Amino acid sequence: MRKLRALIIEDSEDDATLLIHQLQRNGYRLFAKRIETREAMLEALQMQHWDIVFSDYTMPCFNTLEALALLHEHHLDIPFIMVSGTVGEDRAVEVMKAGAHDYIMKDSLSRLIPAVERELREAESRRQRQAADNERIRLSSILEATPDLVAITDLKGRIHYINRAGRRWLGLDEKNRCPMTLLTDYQPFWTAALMENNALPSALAEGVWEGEMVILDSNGSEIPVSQVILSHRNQQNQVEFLSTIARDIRERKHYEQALQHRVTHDALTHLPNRILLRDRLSRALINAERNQHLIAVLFLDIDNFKQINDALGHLAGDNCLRMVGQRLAQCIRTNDTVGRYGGDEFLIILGNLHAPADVEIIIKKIRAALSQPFRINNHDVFITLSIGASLYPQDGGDEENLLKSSDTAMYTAKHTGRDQFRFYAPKMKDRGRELLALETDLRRALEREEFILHYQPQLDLSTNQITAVEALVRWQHAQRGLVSPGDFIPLLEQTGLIVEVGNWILETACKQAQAWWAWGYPLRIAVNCSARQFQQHLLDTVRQLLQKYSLNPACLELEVTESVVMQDVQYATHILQHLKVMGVTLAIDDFGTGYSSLAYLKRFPIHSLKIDHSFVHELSDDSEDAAIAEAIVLLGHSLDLEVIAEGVESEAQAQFFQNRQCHRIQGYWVGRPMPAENLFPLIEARNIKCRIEN
Ligand SMILES: Nc1nc2c(ncn2[C@@H]2O[C@@H]3COP(=O)(O)O[C@H]4[C@@H](O)[C@H](n5cnc6c(=O)[nH]c(N)nc65)O[C@@H]4COP(=O)(O)O[C@H]3[C@H]2O)c(=O)[nH]1
Repeated sequence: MRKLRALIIEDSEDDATLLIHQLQRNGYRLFAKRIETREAMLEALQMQHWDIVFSDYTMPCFNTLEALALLHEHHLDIPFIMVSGTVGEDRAVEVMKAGAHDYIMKDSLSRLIPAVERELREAESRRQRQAADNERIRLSSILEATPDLVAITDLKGRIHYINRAGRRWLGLDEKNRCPMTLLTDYQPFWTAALMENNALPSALAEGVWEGEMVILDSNGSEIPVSQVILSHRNQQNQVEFLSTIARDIRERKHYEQALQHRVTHDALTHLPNRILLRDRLSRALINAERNQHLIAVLFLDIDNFKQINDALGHLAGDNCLRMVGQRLAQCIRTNDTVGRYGGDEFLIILGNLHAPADVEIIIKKIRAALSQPFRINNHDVFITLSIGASLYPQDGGDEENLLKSSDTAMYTAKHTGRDQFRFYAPKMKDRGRELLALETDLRRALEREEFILHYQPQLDLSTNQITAVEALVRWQHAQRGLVSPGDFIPLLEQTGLIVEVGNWILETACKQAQAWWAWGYPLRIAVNCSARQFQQHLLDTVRQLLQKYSLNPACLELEVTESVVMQDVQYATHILQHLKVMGVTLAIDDFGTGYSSLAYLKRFPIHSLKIDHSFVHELSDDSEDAAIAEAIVLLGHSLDLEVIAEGVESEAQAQFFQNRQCHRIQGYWVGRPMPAENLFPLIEARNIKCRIEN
């Protein structure tokens, strides 16, 4: 028994009963209500849902047309069958036009059941269609509202549907998009291979492809997208349509790139960091192997960087690293890489070299770029680098070995002095190991009291008396014997131990000077002052020592090299002026080998110039060195500076300086560096007249 809710609009109760019986006889379990007015129909419609409406054509207060109008008003699609006496063709047509589904004559109810069944069936299919339509409208409003591009294309790429976001991206409007617009026109050429070889075959074979792609917007700008492509088959199981859903991932990409940049770049200099440098090196190696090219790895370390940090502060140190990075970057080609390897170390990878000599061209460029002072915290700071280079393939076949070799070469360069460059050589490895062992011993040398001072006499050429000595440190190593300063001073510099050891030297020298003074020999004692010492509390240290040993400040001469004062001219001026006020004299050591900027001679309160022994060794009357040495003596005279010639080994050399009225000479000819006790007889013999009786 089928359930049927029937609303019967009928003024005749008998006719309604007849109708009900007819339906019940045919298997309907009926819930029926008879009404005969508009109000009753309204109430019935509000009361519940009806499966079917039967209506007589006319009643005293109501009729079929009014009933149909009422359903229409309430947007109700209920099968409506007019069951009436003869009404004439015109009226029947009118009723059908007004929305009735069928017309059955009361005296021929045999048609009733098939008509009811058909109308119920059709109503159900209309309902399903409507539900599907509603569903489609809902889905399409979602698609229209989504910010992702959604499109349906045929296999040729022609767009059959594209949502609002898609239209906006591609600059299409409803009219010009279909049917000839091709979605493939909005893909950059370089994604074609991925689309043809990967995305489409997968979507066709497996029904779906998911991945990252790029779409061109209406301006031709690339939008990176996360894309899904679905294939849709027809009833013959052939793919007929493809749908595409593309999500704009620009923001994600931007974050990914920022993250990637942060992981691979140094936050301070924005140069590639160690991770990226290694990656670039491994790529360069692959390239070099393929193309049979040379590669050079340059390891660069800032000389005395700690001093800049200590003297000017960490922010200034950071600034300095940034500026060095910028200048280095200007020295290389775009295909090469410069990065910060850590601390004050930089790395340069040079690819595609034809010969090792190419490296030296870059080194020249780097030196030229660093020759101008760096303006840091209102100070002009001169910066030099120790550079080591390794070459592929000879110095290492992989990243690890090339880096190690360039590091070893840099280490060797650093130990040779400031501003040095070295290519890697296999024997450097042994030297490196030796230096490491030396460094370990050096750290214990001070507490084991292994340092001693030797003194080398300086002869005053006008009086022919020894008036000064230079204090020169020696390291009395238990196994190695007497180690010369050339082998350990750079190590002391590099480890920072130079400050402690330098202070010990200064104190020992002051003590010795005071002892000589006490014995009646007012000798001036010259003490070498290293760059770091110069930067760290030098004034306080000197002041305290002069007080402690009640030493006449004129007995102390500090020797600094040109590079030490030129590193930070303002700071040097400040220190030198204070030392002068204290009464301590100052000598420029190794004069003629460094900057030789004459301007600073006037600016700094200097007492003497020491002609470097390299000009003294090859001295003969007509040599270039002789001309330089003579020029320095003349310069001293005209600037009212004392000139000391060092490395004087022969009488002829001594005579040369005597003839040019050089003030003092120092060298093996006068006496080698020696312990204080050995010096005593020498002074006694020469300086009889000089002795002051207490
Ligand atoms: N061939 C030759 N050489 C001569 C002659 N006369 C002196 N010399 C050597 O020349 C160097 C002069 O010292 P320097 O230029 O200050 O050069 C010094 C100085 O830069 C550094 N040094 C030595 N002692 C100290 C020190 O106490 N403190 C610091 N900071 N550096 C020191 O080590 C360098 C080398 O010192 P030394 O090996 O003692 O070498 C000394 C000395 O032994 C000569 O007639 N012929």
